[in-house]
Amino acid sequence: MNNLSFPEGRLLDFVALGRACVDLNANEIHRPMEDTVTFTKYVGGSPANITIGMARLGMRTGFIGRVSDDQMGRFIVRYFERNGIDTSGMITDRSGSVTGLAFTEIKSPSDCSILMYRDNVADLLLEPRDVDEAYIANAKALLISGTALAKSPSREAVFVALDYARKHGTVVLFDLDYRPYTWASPEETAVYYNLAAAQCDVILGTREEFDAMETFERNASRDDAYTANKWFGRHASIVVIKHGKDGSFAFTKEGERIEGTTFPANVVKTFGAGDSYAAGFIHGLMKGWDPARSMEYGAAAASIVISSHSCSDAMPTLEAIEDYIELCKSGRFASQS
Ligand SMILES: Nc1ncnc2c1ncn2[C@@H]1O[C@H](COP(=O)(O)OP(=O)(O)O)[C@@H](O)[C@H]1O
Ligand SMILES: O=C(O)C[C@@H](O)[C@H](O)C(=O)COP(=O)(O)O
Repeated sequence: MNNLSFPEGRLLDFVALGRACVDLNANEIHRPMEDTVTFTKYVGGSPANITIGMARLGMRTGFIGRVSDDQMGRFIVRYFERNGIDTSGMITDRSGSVTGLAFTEIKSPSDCSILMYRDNVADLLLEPRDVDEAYIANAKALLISGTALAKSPSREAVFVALDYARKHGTVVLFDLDYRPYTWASPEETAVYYNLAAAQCDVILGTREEFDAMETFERNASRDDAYTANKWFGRHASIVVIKHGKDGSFAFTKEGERIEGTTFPANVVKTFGAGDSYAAGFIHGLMKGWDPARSMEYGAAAASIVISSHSCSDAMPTLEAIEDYIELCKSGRFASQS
């Protein structure tokens, strides 16, 4: 059990708002990008990845966002449709905008980076009027992603969506998804992240992402409990702070501190961990599981995705997560390192 109450009788379980983009992941791994010649194209963008993860886990999902009026935009919408994600909340932007591209460099399993091309991207052009109140009222949960707060009009669209969600009792999940290059200044980041977080029921982020929210605070020791407790006086019931391969901690409004386990992985690349963790974890919460079990599924999903080439296409099914947990717990996991 957990302390969230997801409303019954809704058409969709989970709706995400934000960017649906394209990842171009280097095929020739263990090389700098300067020397990389071929890339494989996948749907990407943190909220898109999480939605795909939720769909793989059997949830009824939908997406709110703008995509470009070109081959890339159509690629994203078609991929969503093939994965059973409702696209009726998606808008094709006809202003000449483009799809954000994330080129990934995989120099080694621990030395990975992302080169983003995000000028004039369709996702940040989401308008408040694009957000349909009835769509949010008909979902059990809404996920917002921090990058959508970086610029207007997408920023205002997020706040409109948050208002609708609070009005209709839709549970709000916030993945901080902080990408520094999207923001004008650390102060701007902290202000908008804090305004949004105050409206959310579940907040998920890495330690570094929470640091970016604490520009105006005294948390020099970067204390997770301090970070989490701030939000329990607002709407939050659960705050999760992730620490890469060292695991994660969940804090609850009732004062619990739960340490999340991690699973071994034959790591291909490190990105995608957070998005798969979010899908596994949120799925657990929506099933009514306690945070510890939800975190276990998140961590197993993350190990599966970082052992694969893509973020979105590698999102596991429930059966794959359960098999992976069983494999690791039985001591049969074969490390290739
Ligand atoms: N190298 C790793 N080995 C095993 N699990 C990992 C590894 N890196 C990340 N994870 C898992 O993924 C979760 C989220 O990873 P993290 O790197 O903190 O998020 P993000 O991708 O958002 O930066 C971690 O809590 C952990 O369970
Ligand atoms: O979020 C993006 O725009 C790029 C993602 O698709 C990407 O592959 C990635 O960085 C995943 O993020 P993470 O799960 O936080 O590592």
